[in-house]
Amino acid sequence: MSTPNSPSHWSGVLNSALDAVGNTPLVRLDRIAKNEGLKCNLLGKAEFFSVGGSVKDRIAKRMVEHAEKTGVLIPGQSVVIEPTSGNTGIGLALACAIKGYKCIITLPAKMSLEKEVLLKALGAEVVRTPTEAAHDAPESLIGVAETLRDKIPGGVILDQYSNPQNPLAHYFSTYGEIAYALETSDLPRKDIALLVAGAGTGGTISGLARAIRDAEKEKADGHKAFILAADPEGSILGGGDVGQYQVEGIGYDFFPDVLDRAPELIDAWIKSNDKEAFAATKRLIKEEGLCVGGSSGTALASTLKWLRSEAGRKIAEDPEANVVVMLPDGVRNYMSKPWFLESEEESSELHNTIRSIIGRDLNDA
Ligand SMILES: C=C(NCc1c(COP(=O)(O)O)cnc(C)c1O)C(=O)O
Repeated sequence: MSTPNSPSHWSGVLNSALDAVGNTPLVRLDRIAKNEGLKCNLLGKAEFFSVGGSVKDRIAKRMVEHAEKTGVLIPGQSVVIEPTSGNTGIGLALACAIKGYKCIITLPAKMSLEKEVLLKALGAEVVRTPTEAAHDAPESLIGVAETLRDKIPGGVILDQYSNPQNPLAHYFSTYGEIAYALETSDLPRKDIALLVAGAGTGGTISGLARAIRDAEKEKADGHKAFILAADPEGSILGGGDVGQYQVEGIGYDFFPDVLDRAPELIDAWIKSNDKEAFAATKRLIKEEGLCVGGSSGTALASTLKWLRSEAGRKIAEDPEANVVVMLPDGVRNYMSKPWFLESEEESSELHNTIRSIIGRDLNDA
């Protein structure tokens, strides 16, 4: 059973950047809650505070350290190869840079330039693959990674899609931090009423769901958290047909092995489209000062949809209900993306005042 983690005391000297994985803040989203007329405590787990910038640092560190312990990774010989939408790759490349492994990442074309540039800065080789390729096609991110593993001496795929260390990272580290934060808070209740997480490999939501259910069994007070998975339109994980979408990191055209679909874990799936996701992302930035990425918007959009529904009303109107939303990465992964650069908003009154004072457009320096 996972236990509440004590906080990581970063005031001390860390042995390496790997000691700065996870230990992210759980932040009240009071402005959005107020603007939505919610009475519940809306809380965001801001994973971009982790050293590599995302929730996936946790599984990268755990998969590498487990592979070393079990002899799968051999220092000086092994080459880490991983298919990824970028963040797991960044976590792995960071671990490989520190531990001295070569690293090769296969990355679908739709993923941001920022992720590619950072991967290369961390020393990884990056192979782009066609976004629309089916997961089991030889030219897909998985197919190309497998071909490279078979042909490169020492090639190892740690395989986030089936590696049990993926959900276990969340069972032990992510859940423990959330439980500790709630336990030591001044919130009236210390348990989770609603947990929301987007699903890519499904490791985050599966690991958290299993830890929550085990904690509920142990406490045996009858309380049961509602666990909601957020899924983009175009992904089959939450039902529906395969389609293209811009949000990165979540949704697939297959069911990864680590996505635990045991009936007692995930209570519902809510789908959101790109427009809803990116609008919610910009709200988290502008209303809460949390510089999060697009899949955080999918998670928030799905959360608000559910809280507005009949099924979510009881929690939405309960001032003692804690709603925890996983915010997986940061907007610095996406600064050049059109969805982030575009602004549909009219210039503000202040903008126009400034313009009239200086007598030119603000950018015309
Ligand atoms: C699968 C990968 N990312 C998962 C991810 C997720 C989903 O996390 P999972 O634990 O894989 O379900 C959500 N948001 C972002 C921005 C992500 O990068 C990857 O980086 O290869």
